[in-house]
Amino acid sequence: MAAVQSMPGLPSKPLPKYEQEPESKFDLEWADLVTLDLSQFDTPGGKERLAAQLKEAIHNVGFFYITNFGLSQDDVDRQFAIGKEFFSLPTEEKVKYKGSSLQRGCLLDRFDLRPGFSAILDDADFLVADLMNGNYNGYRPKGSGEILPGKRDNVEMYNVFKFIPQLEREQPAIVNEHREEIERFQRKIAEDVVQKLLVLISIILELPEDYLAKGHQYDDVSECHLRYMIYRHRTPEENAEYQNLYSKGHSDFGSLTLLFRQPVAALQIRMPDGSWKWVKPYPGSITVNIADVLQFWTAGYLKSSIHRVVAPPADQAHIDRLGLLYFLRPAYDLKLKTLDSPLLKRLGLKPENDTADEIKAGDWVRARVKGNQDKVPQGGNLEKPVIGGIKAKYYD
Ligand SMILES: O=C(O)CCC(=O)C(=O)O
Ligand SMILES: [Fe+2]
Repeated sequence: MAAVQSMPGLPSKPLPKYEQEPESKFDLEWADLVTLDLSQFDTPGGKERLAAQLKEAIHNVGFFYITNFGLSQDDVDRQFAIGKEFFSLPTEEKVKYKGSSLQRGCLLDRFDLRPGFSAILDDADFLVADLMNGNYNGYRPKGSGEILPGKRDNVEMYNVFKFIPQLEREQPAIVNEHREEIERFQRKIAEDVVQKLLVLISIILELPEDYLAKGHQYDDVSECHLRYMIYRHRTPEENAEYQNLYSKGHSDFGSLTLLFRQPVAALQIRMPDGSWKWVKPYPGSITVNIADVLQFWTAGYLKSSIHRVVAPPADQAHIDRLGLLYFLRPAYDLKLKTLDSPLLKRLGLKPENDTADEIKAGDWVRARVKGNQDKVPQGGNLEKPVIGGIKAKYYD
């Protein structure tokens, strides 16, 4: 097999220190969001207090901040530095890391060689299918999707899936060189930070505390990933042509999205009255939002919030905006059926889509990723069929 998965013996080049951009001086219309101090989680009554605080907040809008989550700004900045190094590579180098048939052959070889993996040979297809088929593992070049008719996006992503054998893929040198650190960072989020959030949501739903955690284990095959992202800046003329949009209003596909502090103002949330508010990046915080699968599971009690990315204010308009996000998705095979929650029963909430019960969370996520490549719906009817007759909504 030609691909090298990791190079333990290789000395890592020191990473240049990443300096975060200064905040905008503009006084923007910021969304008023609640902040959960996760250091309270293990104190007596802490979980219950945080759950009560969160319950209030997510009724309003499915976005909130967390602080004291156990990763320092230095840990976070090192991840930004890794992303920056990767995006500075020439395009020819980066496109090698898109899902491809070459990779498929390579993975099949690997599975053949490993006892115990024959059972998932059939799954290998879905694990390594290309981006156009909904595989987000690896590189997504800019221009993969349309924003306005004939106008393509300016966003590059590098998605690092979990470091488990079924999801391994060929990685660029920068990831191989810092693999241990990336895995440590990823596991801290997956095995600690999001587990706490899932406990809080289970408490809100009056379910056993570990109920949601069970469907989100690091060893589960799922579409969870750490994402490095860059929005290349546009000129004022280009921004006018694109109606200032870098990413159309959308909801995220999985369970939760965690957005590490990104001082370049550009993210906006659609409020219940249809207005857009900016999300302020507070020092030491992660912005978290609820995504589609939690909306399905809670018959719409938890809202998969609509958000978009627009041109930054004038003092940040020249910056190529780097992002670092963690996308939490459920174990692939879990169904989108409404959970058996006493709270939801009491509220008499009914599923918003009858066909969701039998759809696998992984298939939903993949269908949404696929739908996000190339054409986005335009005009008055900004809806796109996803799977099982269910549509996703987009907003300008
Ligand atoms: O870059 C951001 O602030 C948000 C990105 C986002 O919404 C997404 O990738 O789904
Ligand atoms: Fe998003």
